[in-house]
Amino acid sequence: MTTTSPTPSSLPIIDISPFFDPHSTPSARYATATALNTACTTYGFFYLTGHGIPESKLNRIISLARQFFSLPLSENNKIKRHHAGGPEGGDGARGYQGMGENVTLGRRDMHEAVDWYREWDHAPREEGSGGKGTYKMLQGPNLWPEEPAELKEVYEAYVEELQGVGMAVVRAMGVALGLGEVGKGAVEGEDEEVFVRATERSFWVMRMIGYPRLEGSPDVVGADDMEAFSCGEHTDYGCVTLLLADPTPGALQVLLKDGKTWLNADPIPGALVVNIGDMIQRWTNGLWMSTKHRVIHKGEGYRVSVPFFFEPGFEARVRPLARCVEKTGGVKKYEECVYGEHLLGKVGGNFYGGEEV
Ligand SMILES: O=C(O)CCC(=O)C(=O)O
Ligand SMILES: [Fe+2]
Repeated sequence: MTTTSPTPSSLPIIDISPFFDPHSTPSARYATATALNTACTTYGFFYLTGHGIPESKLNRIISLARQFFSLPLSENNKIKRHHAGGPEGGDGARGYQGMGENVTLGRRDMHEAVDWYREWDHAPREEGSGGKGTYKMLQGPNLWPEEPAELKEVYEAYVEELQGVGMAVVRAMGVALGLGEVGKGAVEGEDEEVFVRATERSFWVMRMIGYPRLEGSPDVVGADDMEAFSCGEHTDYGCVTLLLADPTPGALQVLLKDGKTWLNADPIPGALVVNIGDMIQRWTNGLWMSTKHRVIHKGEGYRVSVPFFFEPGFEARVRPLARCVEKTGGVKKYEECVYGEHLLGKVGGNFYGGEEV
């Protein structure tokens, strides 16, 4: 066990099942929405239960990821991420990224990962800068490994299920913010279904991450050591992250609102760890802030996690909602952005949220 363990986890647990069940009572939905409001205001992070995905399926996702990362590098590199516009047919975003290639706030992250995105289906693909057969940033096809052979099918089914879960969470968020029923909202288009409409064609990201155990004394963490972090401190840049991780304790840490206390977000079997991203912060005018988190894996074994980023559609416009501006003192803190443009800035910069680019 790591000696740097922060406070044990006491993140709230939200049961989302009333937002799946068409026969749930208004009071059951209200109870979930109220708990969600508190969780998002206080932590921006919570455990999600009642999502309907059996634990056996979740375990399968983790074990397939582990199998992939245990293959030789030459096998992993068959689906290597390449630069957009290059002759290899890369799009700068999809595929396998080797150890230390990801950079957060100027530091190398000690992890390897594979990224898949929603297929580019909202607009025609354009030719990349390298001419015919090359791709622009994010516009290439997803890259799937040959081994483990069943990974593609299992992960694609998982993405389908998670989109349903994401939808239920953002529906509950609209209710939690008291935005009012469709057609009855104070401002047109800003009712409780506003996030549901914006994420209908979610430009989701699925990321499979492998973390070797960090070597060195725990005191080194935070020092000027390029390898000090498994994943540096960041906020997620989108809407809602649904994270599945293996049981390794002490790795994922969440920064509390006091700005100095790190809380362990150790996995609870069968639950997903959910956090809100920068787009929710923008929509709510900062009423719900995206929370900083990091990974420092100094525990036992090779850690595996699979976050799913449930995002707005590529062309969705995100701006502070009038109701939230009102609740936060009447001054609009953020401008409108188009989600896809925001994403291109992040992917191009090769680091996560936390700072505007
Ligand atoms: O591996 C984890 O627990 C979290 C990873 C993460 O924060 C991210 O990929 O954005
Ligand atoms: Fe994150």
